[in-house]
Amino acid sequence: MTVSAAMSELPEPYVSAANDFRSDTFTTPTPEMMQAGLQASIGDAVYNEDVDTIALERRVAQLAGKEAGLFCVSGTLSNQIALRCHLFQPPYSILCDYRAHVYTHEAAGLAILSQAMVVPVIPSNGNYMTLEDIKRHYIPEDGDIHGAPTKVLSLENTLHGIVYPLEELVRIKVWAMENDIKLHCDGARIWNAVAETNVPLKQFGEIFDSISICLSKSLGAPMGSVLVGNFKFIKKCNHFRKQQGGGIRQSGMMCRMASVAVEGNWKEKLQRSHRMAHELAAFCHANNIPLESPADTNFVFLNLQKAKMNPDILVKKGLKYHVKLMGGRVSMHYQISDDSLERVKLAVLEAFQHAQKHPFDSEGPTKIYRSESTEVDIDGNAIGEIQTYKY
Ligand SMILES: Cc1ncc(COP(=O)(O)O)c(C=O)c1O
Ligand SMILES: C[C@@H](O)[C@H](N)C(=O)O
Repeated sequence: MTVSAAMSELPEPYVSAANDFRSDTFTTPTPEMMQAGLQASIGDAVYNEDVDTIALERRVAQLAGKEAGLFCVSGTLSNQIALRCHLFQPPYSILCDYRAHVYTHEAAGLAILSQAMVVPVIPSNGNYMTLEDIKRHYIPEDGDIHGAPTKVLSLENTLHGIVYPLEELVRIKVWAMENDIKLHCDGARIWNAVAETNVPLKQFGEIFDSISICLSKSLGAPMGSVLVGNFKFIKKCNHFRKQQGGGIRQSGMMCRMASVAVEGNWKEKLQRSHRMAHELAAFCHANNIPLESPADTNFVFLNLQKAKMNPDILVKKGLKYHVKLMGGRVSMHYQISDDSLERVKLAVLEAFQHAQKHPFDSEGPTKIYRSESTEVDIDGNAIGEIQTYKY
Protein backbone atom coordinates (compact mmCIF):
# COMPACT_ATOMS: atom_id res chain seq x y z
CA MET A 1 0.00 0.00 0.00
CA THR A 2 1.42 3.44 -0.89
CA VAL A 3 1.70 6.14 1.78
CA SER A 4 -1.00 8.18 0.04
CA ALA A 5 -3.30 5.16 0.04
CA ALA A 6 -2.58 4.61 3.74
CA MET A 7 -3.24 8.30 4.36
CA SER A 8 -6.68 7.93 2.82
CA GLU A 9 -7.66 5.64 5.69
CA LEU A 10 -6.39 8.08 8.37
CA PRO A 11 -8.43 10.73 10.19
CA GLU A 12 -8.31 14.34 9.06
CA PRO A 13 -4.89 15.84 9.89
CA TYR A 14 -4.70 18.00 13.03
CA VAL A 15 -4.45 21.63 11.93
CA SER A 16 -4.99 23.90 14.95
CA ALA A 17 -4.82 24.03 18.74
CA ALA A 18 -7.06 27.12 18.88
CA ASN A 19 -9.91 25.21 20.56
CA ASP A 20 -7.86 22.47 22.23
CA PHE A 21 -8.01 22.63 26.03
CA ARG A 22 -6.86 19.03 26.56
CA SER A 23 -3.24 20.01 27.16
CA ASP A 24 -0.57 22.56 26.29
CA THR A 25 1.21 19.65 24.60
CA PHE A 26 -1.13 20.28 21.65
CA THR A 27 0.53 23.58 20.75
CA THR A 28 1.65 23.42 17.13
CA PRO A 29 4.84 24.71 15.49
CA THR A 30 4.47 28.15 13.87
CA PRO A 31 5.25 28.94 10.21
CA GLU A 32 8.29 30.87 11.52
CA MET A 33 9.56 27.72 13.22
CA MET A 34 8.95 25.63 10.11
CA GLN A 35 10.81 28.11 7.92
CA ALA A 36 13.72 28.19 10.37
CA GLY A 37 13.81 24.41 10.38
CA LEU A 38 14.54 24.40 6.67
CA GLN A 39 17.78 26.33 7.34
CA ALA A 40 18.85 23.99 10.17
CA SER A 41 22.20 22.23 10.45
CA ILE A 42 22.23 18.52 9.54
CA GLY A 43 25.05 17.04 11.57
CA ASP A 44 24.86 13.77 13.47
CA ALA A 45 24.11 14.73 17.06
CA VAL A 46 25.23 11.37 18.45
CA TYR A 47 28.73 12.47 17.40
CA ASN A 48 27.95 15.91 18.88
CA GLU A 49 28.42 17.38 15.41
CA ASP A 50 25.11 19.17 14.96
CA VAL A 51 25.51 22.92 15.34
CA ASP A 52 21.85 23.78 15.99
CA THR A 53 21.60 21.07 18.62
CA ILE A 54 24.74 22.29 20.40
CA ALA A 55 23.54 25.90 20.15
CA LEU A 56 20.18 25.11 21.73
CA GLU A 57 21.72 23.03 24.51
CA ARG A 58 24.22 25.79 25.33
CA ARG A 59 21.58 28.54 25.15
CA VAL A 60 19.10 26.82 27.48
CA ALA A 61 21.88 25.87 29.92
CA GLN A 62 23.02 29.51 29.90
CA LEU A 63 19.48 30.74 30.62
CA ALA A 64 19.30 28.32 33.55
CA GLY A 65 22.75 29.23 34.79
CA LYS A 66 24.00 25.66 34.40
CA GLU A 67 27.21 24.38 32.82
CA ALA A 68 25.67 22.11 30.17
CA GLY A 69 22.47 20.96 28.50
CA LEU A 70 21.29 17.83 26.70
CA PHE A 71 18.50 17.81 24.10
CA CYS A 72 16.07 14.96 24.74
CA VAL A 73 13.18 13.87 22.55
CA SER A 74 10.74 14.14 25.45
CA GLY A 75 10.30 15.39 28.98
CA THR A 76 9.78 11.83 30.11
CA LEU A 77 13.18 10.75 28.82
CA SER A 78 14.77 13.87 30.27
CA ASN A 79 13.30 13.21 33.72
CA GLN A 80 14.16 9.53 33.70
CA ILE A 81 17.81 9.91 32.76
CA ALA A 82 18.26 12.79 35.18
CA LEU A 83 16.90 10.83 38.10
CA ARG A 84 18.85 7.71 37.09
CA CYS A 85 22.00 9.81 36.94
CA HIS A 86 21.54 11.14 40.47
CA LEU A 87 21.34 7.57 41.82
CA PHE A 88 24.26 5.24 42.51
CA GLN A 89 23.90 2.22 44.78
CA PRO A 90 20.42 0.76 45.44
CA PRO A 91 18.45 0.41 47.69
CA TYR A 92 17.48 4.06 47.38
CA SER A 93 14.29 6.09 46.95
CA ILE A 94 13.00 9.25 45.31
CA LEU A 95 10.56 11.49 47.15
CA CYS A 96 8.00 13.47 45.16
CA ASP A 97 4.47 14.83 45.25
CA TYR A 98 1.79 12.14 44.82
CA ARG A 99 0.68 13.95 41.62
CA ALA A 100 4.18 14.15 40.13
CA HIS A 101 4.46 13.18 36.50
CA VAL A 102 7.55 11.08 37.18
CA TYR A 103 5.38 8.98 39.50
CA THR A 104 1.98 9.02 37.79
CA HIS A 105 2.65 9.29 34.05
CA GLU A 106 6.06 7.79 33.23
CA ALA A 107 5.01 4.14 33.24
CA ALA A 108 6.97 3.13 36.39
CA GLY A 109 10.19 4.20 34.69
CA LEU A 110 11.77 4.97 38.06
CA ALA A 111 11.13 1.44 39.30
CA ILE A 112 12.24 -0.25 36.08
CA LEU A 113 15.03 1.96 34.70
CA SER A 114 16.39 3.20 38.04
CA GLN A 115 15.35 0.38 40.40
CA ALA A 116 14.16 3.17 42.65
CA MET A 117 11.37 3.13 45.20
CA VAL A 118 9.18 6.22 44.97
CA VAL A 119 7.78 7.89 48.09
CA PRO A 120 4.72 9.91 46.96
CA VAL A 121 3.70 12.63 49.42
CA ILE A 122 0.32 14.36 49.80
CA PRO A 123 1.18 17.96 50.72
CA SER A 124 -0.40 19.02 54.02
CA ASN A 125 -1.44 22.35 52.50
CA GLY A 126 -3.04 20.57 49.52
CA ASN A 127 -0.94 22.46 46.99
CA TYR A 128 2.83 21.93 47.31
CA MET A 129 5.16 20.00 49.63
CA THR A 130 6.76 22.07 52.35
CA LEU A 131 10.06 21.22 54.00
CA GLU A 132 8.04 19.90 56.94
CA ASP A 133 6.17 17.51 54.61
CA ILE A 134 9.50 16.30 53.23
CA LYS A 135 11.09 15.83 56.65
CA ARG A 136 8.05 13.84 57.76
CA HIS A 137 8.27 11.39 54.82
CA TYR A 138 11.91 11.15 53.73
CA ILE A 139 14.01 8.07 54.53
CA PRO A 140 17.30 8.99 56.22
CA GLU A 141 20.61 7.34 55.39
CA ASP A 142 21.11 6.11 58.95
CA GLY A 143 22.24 2.52 58.48
CA ASP A 144 18.79 1.08 59.15
CA ILE A 145 18.81 -2.01 56.91
CA HIS A 146 15.03 -1.84 56.50
CA GLY A 147 15.13 1.41 54.57
CA ALA A 148 15.74 2.68 51.04
CA PRO A 149 17.32 6.08 51.79
CA THR A 150 15.99 9.16 49.98
CA LYS A 151 18.67 10.27 47.52
CA VAL A 152 16.67 12.64 45.30
CA LEU A 153 13.77 15.04 45.77
CA SER A 154 11.95 15.36 42.44
CA LEU A 155 9.86 18.53 42.45
CA GLU A 156 7.69 19.98 39.72
CA ASN A 157 7.43 23.71 39.01
CA THR A 158 4.74 24.44 38.18
CA LEU A 159 2.86 21.46 39.59
CA HIS A 160 -0.76 21.18 38.44
CA GLY A 161 -0.25 24.78 37.38
CA ILE A 162 0.65 25.79 40.94
CA VAL A 163 3.72 28.00 41.34
CA TYR A 164 6.19 26.62 43.89
CA PRO A 165 7.01 29.50 46.28
CA LEU A 166 10.69 30.44 45.88
CA GLU A 167 11.26 30.79 49.60
CA GLU A 168 10.01 27.22 50.15
CA LEU A 169 12.33 25.93 47.44
CA VAL A 170 15.25 27.67 49.12
CA ARG A 171 14.38 26.11 52.51
CA ILE A 172 14.19 22.68 50.86
CA LYS A 173 17.49 23.24 49.04
CA VAL A 174 19.39 24.15 52.22
CA TRP A 175 18.05 21.09 54.02
CA ALA A 176 18.73 18.79 51.04
CA MET A 177 22.37 19.92 50.87
CA GLU A 178 22.78 19.26 54.60
CA ASN A 179 21.43 15.73 54.06
CA ASP A 180 23.32 14.87 50.86
CA ILE A 181 20.08 14.73 48.84
CA LYS A 182 19.91 15.94 45.23
CA LEU A 183 17.17 18.15 43.83
CA HIS A 184 15.67 17.58 40.38
CA CYS A 185 13.05 19.81 38.82
CA ASP A 186 10.54 18.51 36.33
CA GLY A 187 10.28 21.80 34.50
CA ALA A 188 7.64 20.82 31.98
CA ARG A 189 6.08 24.19 32.85
CA ILE A 190 9.04 26.05 34.31
CA TRP A 191 8.57 28.73 31.65
CA ASN A 192 5.09 29.30 33.09
CA ALA A 193 6.56 29.71 36.56
CA VAL A 194 9.05 32.27 35.22
CA ALA A 195 6.36 34.13 33.27
CA GLU A 196 4.07 34.30 36.29
CA THR A 197 6.60 35.23 38.98
CA ASN A 198 9.35 36.97 36.98
CA VAL A 199 11.81 34.85 38.93
CA PRO A 200 14.58 34.28 36.37
CA LEU A 201 15.24 30.72 35.21
CA LYS A 202 18.79 31.19 36.49
CA GLN A 203 17.50 31.45 40.07
CA PHE A 204 15.84 28.03 39.74
CA GLY A 205 19.13 26.80 38.31
CA GLU A 206 20.83 27.81 41.57
CA ILE A 207 18.37 25.70 43.55
CA PHE A 208 18.10 22.54 41.47
CA ASP A 209 20.96 20.18 40.62
CA SER A 210 19.13 19.35 37.38
CA ILE A 211 16.13 20.77 35.53
CA SER A 212 14.20 19.17 32.69
CA ILE A 213 13.12 22.16 30.61
CA CYS A 214 10.30 21.36 28.22
CA LEU A 215 10.13 23.05 24.83
CA SER A 216 7.06 21.27 23.47
CA LYS A 217 4.36 22.56 25.80
CA SER A 218 3.66 26.23 26.39
CA LEU A 219 6.59 27.27 24.20
CA GLY A 220 5.06 25.48 21.24
CA ALA A 221 8.09 23.69 19.80
CA PRO A 222 7.20 20.43 18.06
CA MET A 223 9.09 18.22 20.50
CA GLY A 224 11.70 17.90 23.15
CA SER A 225 13.21 19.07 26.35
CA VAL A 226 16.66 20.27 27.36
CA LEU A 227 18.04 18.70 30.51
CA VAL A 228 20.49 21.04 32.27
CA GLY A 229 23.10 20.42 34.98
CA ASN A 230 26.87 20.48 35.54
CA PHE A 231 29.27 19.13 32.91
CA LYS A 232 29.98 15.82 34.66
CA PHE A 233 26.29 15.14 35.26
CA ILE A 234 25.24 15.93 31.68
CA LYS A 235 28.08 13.82 30.27
CA LYS A 236 26.74 10.82 32.22
CA CYS A 237 23.16 11.67 31.28
CA ASN A 238 24.25 11.48 27.63
CA HIS A 239 25.39 7.92 28.34
CA PHE A 240 22.02 6.97 29.86
CA ARG A 241 20.21 8.75 27.05
CA LYS A 242 22.01 6.61 24.48
CA GLN A 243 21.36 3.49 26.56
CA GLN A 244 17.64 4.24 26.59
CA GLY A 245 17.50 4.75 22.85
CA GLY A 246 17.48 8.54 23.04
CA GLY A 247 20.54 9.18 20.87
CA ILE A 248 19.34 11.41 18.03
CA ARG A 249 20.92 11.73 14.63
CA GLN A 250 20.05 14.90 12.65
CA SER A 251 18.22 16.75 15.45
CA GLY A 252 19.15 20.16 14.07
CA MET A 253 15.75 20.84 12.49
CA MET A 254 13.92 20.24 15.79
CA CYS A 255 16.47 22.25 17.74
CA ARG A 256 16.39 25.18 15.32
CA MET A 257 12.60 25.27 15.62
CA ALA A 258 12.87 25.13 19.41
CA SER A 259 15.41 27.96 19.33
CA VAL A 260 12.83 30.14 17.57
CA ALA A 261 10.50 29.50 20.53
CA VAL A 262 13.18 30.14 23.16
CA GLU A 263 14.27 33.43 21.55
CA GLY A 264 10.68 34.55 20.91
CA ASN A 265 8.27 36.54 23.10
CA TRP A 266 7.25 33.47 25.09
CA LYS A 267 6.77 35.43 28.33
CA GLU A 268 3.96 37.59 26.91
CA LYS A 269 2.37 34.57 25.23
CA LEU A 270 2.36 32.57 28.47
CA GLN A 271 1.09 35.52 30.50
CA ARG A 272 -1.90 35.75 28.11
CA SER A 273 -2.65 32.06 28.68
CA HIS A 274 -2.45 32.64 32.43
CA ARG A 275 -4.93 35.53 32.15
CA MET A 276 -7.29 33.19 30.29
CA ALA A 277 -6.98 30.61 33.07
CA HIS A 278 -7.59 33.26 35.72
CA GLU A 279 -10.69 34.38 33.76
CA LEU A 280 -12.07 30.84 33.58
CA ALA A 281 -11.34 30.30 37.29
CA ALA A 282 -13.22 33.53 38.13
CA PHE A 283 -16.12 32.33 35.97
CA CYS A 284 -16.17 29.04 37.88
CA HIS A 285 -16.09 30.85 41.25
CA ALA A 286 -18.94 33.12 40.12
CA ASN A 287 -21.01 30.02 39.23
CA ASN A 288 -20.07 28.02 42.35
CA ILE A 289 -18.17 25.47 40.27
CA PRO A 290 -15.52 24.04 42.64
CA LEU A 291 -11.87 23.90 41.63
CA GLU A 292 -9.29 21.34 42.76
CA SER A 293 -6.36 23.76 43.10
CA PRO A 294 -5.50 27.45 42.61
CA ALA A 295 -5.26 28.52 38.96
CA ASP A 296 -1.85 30.21 39.38
CA THR A 297 -0.80 29.76 35.74
CA ASN A 298 -2.27 27.98 32.70
CA PHE A 299 -4.34 25.17 34.21
CA VAL A 300 -7.84 25.22 35.69
CA PHE A 301 -8.53 21.98 37.56
CA LEU A 302 -12.27 21.47 37.98
CA ASN A 303 -13.10 19.50 41.10
CA LEU A 304 -15.25 16.95 39.31
CA GLN A 305 -15.72 14.77 42.36
CA LYS A 306 -16.90 17.62 44.59
CA ALA A 307 -19.13 18.95 41.80
CA LYS A 308 -20.32 15.40 41.02
CA MET A 309 -19.64 16.19 37.36
CA ASN A 310 -19.44 13.36 34.85
CA PRO A 311 -16.26 13.74 32.76
CA ASP A 312 -17.97 12.16 29.77
CA ILE A 313 -20.66 14.83 29.88
CA LEU A 314 -17.97 17.46 30.14
CA VAL A 315 -16.21 16.06 27.07
CA LYS A 316 -19.52 15.92 25.21
CA LYS A 317 -20.49 19.44 26.19
CA GLY A 318 -17.11 20.44 24.86
CA LEU A 319 -17.89 18.83 21.52
CA LYS A 320 -21.26 20.60 21.53
CA TYR A 321 -19.43 23.94 21.82
CA HIS A 322 -16.60 22.91 19.50
CA VAL A 323 -13.89 22.79 22.13
CA LYS A 324 -11.76 19.81 23.03
CA LEU A 325 -11.68 18.63 26.63
CA MET A 326 -10.33 15.45 28.17
CA GLY A 327 -11.33 15.54 31.82
CA GLY A 328 -11.29 17.97 34.74
CA ARG A 329 -8.08 19.77 33.76
CA VAL A 330 -8.71 22.69 31.41
CA SER A 331 -5.38 23.61 29.85
CA MET A 332 -4.69 27.05 28.46
CA HIS A 333 -1.89 27.86 26.04
CA TYR A 334 -1.01 30.79 23.81
CA GLN A 335 -2.73 29.35 20.74
CA ILE A 336 -6.18 29.24 22.39
CA SER A 337 -8.52 31.72 20.67
CA ASP A 338 -10.59 34.25 22.60
CA ASP A 339 -13.88 32.86 21.30
CA SER A 340 -12.84 29.32 22.30
CA LEU A 341 -12.45 30.59 25.85
CA GLU A 342 -16.02 31.88 25.76
CA ARG A 343 -17.23 28.55 24.42
CA VAL A 344 -15.38 26.47 27.00
CA LYS A 345 -17.09 28.50 29.73
CA LEU A 346 -20.47 27.46 28.30
CA ALA A 347 -19.38 23.81 28.12
CA VAL A 348 -18.16 23.78 31.73
CA LEU A 349 -21.27 25.58 32.99
CA GLU A 350 -23.67 23.23 31.19
CA ALA A 351 -21.79 20.16 32.43
CA PHE A 352 -22.02 21.57 35.95
CA GLN A 353 -25.75 22.28 35.55
CA HIS A 354 -26.22 18.73 34.22
CA ALA A 355 -24.58 17.43 37.39
CA GLN A 356 -27.16 19.23 39.49
CA LYS A 357 -29.83 16.99 37.93
CA HIS A 358 -27.68 13.92 37.32
CA PRO A 359 -24.99 13.83 40.05
CA PHE A 360 -22.13 11.51 39.10
CA ASP A 361 -20.17 9.69 41.78
CA SER A 362 -16.92 8.51 40.24
CA GLU A 363 -15.46 5.40 41.82
CA GLY A 364 -12.13 5.45 40.06
CA PRO A 365 -9.19 7.84 40.56
CA THR A 366 -9.42 11.29 39.01
CA LYS A 367 -7.36 10.84 35.86
CA ILE A 368 -6.19 13.45 33.41
CA TYR A 369 -6.45 11.27 30.34
CA ARG A 370 -9.54 9.11 30.65
CA SER A 371 -13.14 9.58 31.54
CA GLU A 372 -13.74 6.80 34.02
CA SER A 373 -17.43 6.34 33.40
CA THR A 374 -19.17 4.72 30.45
CA GLU A 375 -20.14 7.03 27.58
CA VAL A 376 -23.44 8.75 28.21
CA ASP A 377 -25.70 10.90 26.07
CA ILE A 378 -26.46 14.54 26.91
CA ASP A 379 -29.30 13.38 29.17
CA GLY A 380 -26.94 11.15 31.14
CA ASN A 381 -28.05 7.80 29.70
CA ALA A 382 -25.21 5.27 29.44
CA ILE A 383 -24.37 4.40 25.82
CA GLY A 384 -21.23 2.27 26.14
CA GLU A 385 -17.56 2.91 26.77
CA ILE A 386 -16.01 6.25 25.84
CA GLN A 387 -12.49 6.46 24.47
CA THR A 388 -11.29 9.98 25.22
CA TYR A 389 -7.73 8.69 24.90
CA LYS A 390 -7.33 6.83 21.66
CA TYR A 391 -4.61 4.30 22.43
C1 LIG B 1 4.54 17.67 34.38
C2 LIG B 1 5.00 16.92 33.17
N1 LIG B 1 6.26 16.42 33.18
C3 LIG B 1 6.74 15.71 32.15
C4 LIG B 1 5.95 15.49 31.03
C5 LIG B 1 6.50 14.63 29.94
O1 LIG B 1 6.76 15.33 28.78
P1 LIG B 1 6.70 14.52 27.40
O2 LIG B 1 5.25 14.39 27.09
O3 LIG B 1 7.45 15.38 26.46
O4 LIG B 1 7.34 13.18 27.67
C6 LIG B 1 4.65 16.01 30.97
C7 LIG B 1 3.78 15.81 29.81
O5 LIG B 1 3.98 16.21 28.75
C8 LIG B 1 4.16 16.72 32.07
O6 LIG B 1 2.91 17.20 32.07
C1 LIG C 1 -0.43 14.15 31.43
C2 LIG C 1 0.89 14.40 30.82
O1 LIG C 1 1.54 13.23 30.42
C3 LIG C 1 0.84 15.27 29.63
N1 LIG C 1 2.17 15.68 29.51
C4 LIG C 1 -0.04 16.48 29.79
O2 LIG C 1 0.21 17.30 30.64
O3 LIG C 1 -0.96 16.60 29.06
